[in-house]
Amino acid sequence: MIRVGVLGARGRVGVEVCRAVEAAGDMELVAAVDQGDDIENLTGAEVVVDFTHPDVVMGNLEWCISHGVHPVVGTTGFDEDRLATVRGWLERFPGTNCLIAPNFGIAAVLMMHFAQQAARYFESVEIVELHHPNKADAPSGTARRTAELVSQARAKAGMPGMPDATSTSLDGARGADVGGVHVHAVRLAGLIAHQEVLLGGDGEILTIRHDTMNRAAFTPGVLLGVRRVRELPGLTVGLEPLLDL
Ligand SMILES: NC(=O)C1=CN([C@@H]2O[C@H](COP(=O)(O)OP(=O)(O)OC[C@H]3O[C@@H](n4cnc5c(N)ncnc54)[C@H](OP(=O)(O)O)[C@@H]3O)[C@@H](O)[C@H]2O)C=CC1
Ligand SMILES: O=C(O)C1=N[C@H](C(=O)O)C[C@H](O)C1
Repeated sequence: MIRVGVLGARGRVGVEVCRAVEAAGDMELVAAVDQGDDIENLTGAEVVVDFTHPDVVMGNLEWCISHGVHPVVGTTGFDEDRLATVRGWLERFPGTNCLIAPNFGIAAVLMMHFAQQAARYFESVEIVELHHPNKADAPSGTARRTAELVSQARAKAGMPGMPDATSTSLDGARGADVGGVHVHAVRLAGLIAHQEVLLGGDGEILTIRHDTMNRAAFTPGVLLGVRRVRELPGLTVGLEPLLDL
């Protein structure tokens, strides 16, 4: 049995993660911790799943890693500086591993992978992410990661910048620039989590769309991470290697 703790246990995703861990035959939910609870309650967990908030996740990770607990992290807000800090902590506590994935939905991971594969065949790529209005960060972690993968694929293929003759615009009209890829964030009541990657070329448009229909959709990927994190040395970013992508 894998002893699992959950941080953000009363949150939208945390509730689903607790339910999935309790239903898994090879896991035991040893601590469900939320805002105001004592993080020391996680003592005794082998793996801790974090779905909290970008403002608190780094403190949670420092606690987990320094206590020899392997974190599986869904919380967003990671940039290269934050990842470097986590790598530094892991070097100080060898034998402790960490998995950070901007999206644990299997279809979402495939969407990112397909976008990365397609990127070099099209002149233009833009990303539109659409989420519920209670989301803390914009653009989404998934959109940022998709843009980075697209940008890397285009650079590797030696592609030039994308055509864009805009010389005057209202602030924000062209979205955020992530590695040269424009990312647009919609916040709308009724939505959960959705993304379109628009790839445009000569007389053709390819749209890759992903829709999250409920938050239980994240749990198969989270359970996979919990089962595998102890054997993945150091820091792993993204679920792709666990899916052989
Ligand atoms: N990687 C993935 O697949 C996915 C990632 N996410 C990301 O996960 C994060 C959480 O999303 P979501 O569940 O919608 O958010 P919620 O706000 O619904 O849940 C977060 C929970 O964490 C609690 N919390 C805040 N601070 C702490 C703390 N220091 N220790 C323990 N618990 C704390 C919050 O309490 P309170 O409300 O009182 O502050 C809340 O109950 C976001 O960053 C989101 O982008 C979401 C979906 C999928
Ligand atoms: O906050 C959310 O809801 C989600 N957050 C993640 C992200 O920022 O990409 C994953 C998914 O989009 C849902």
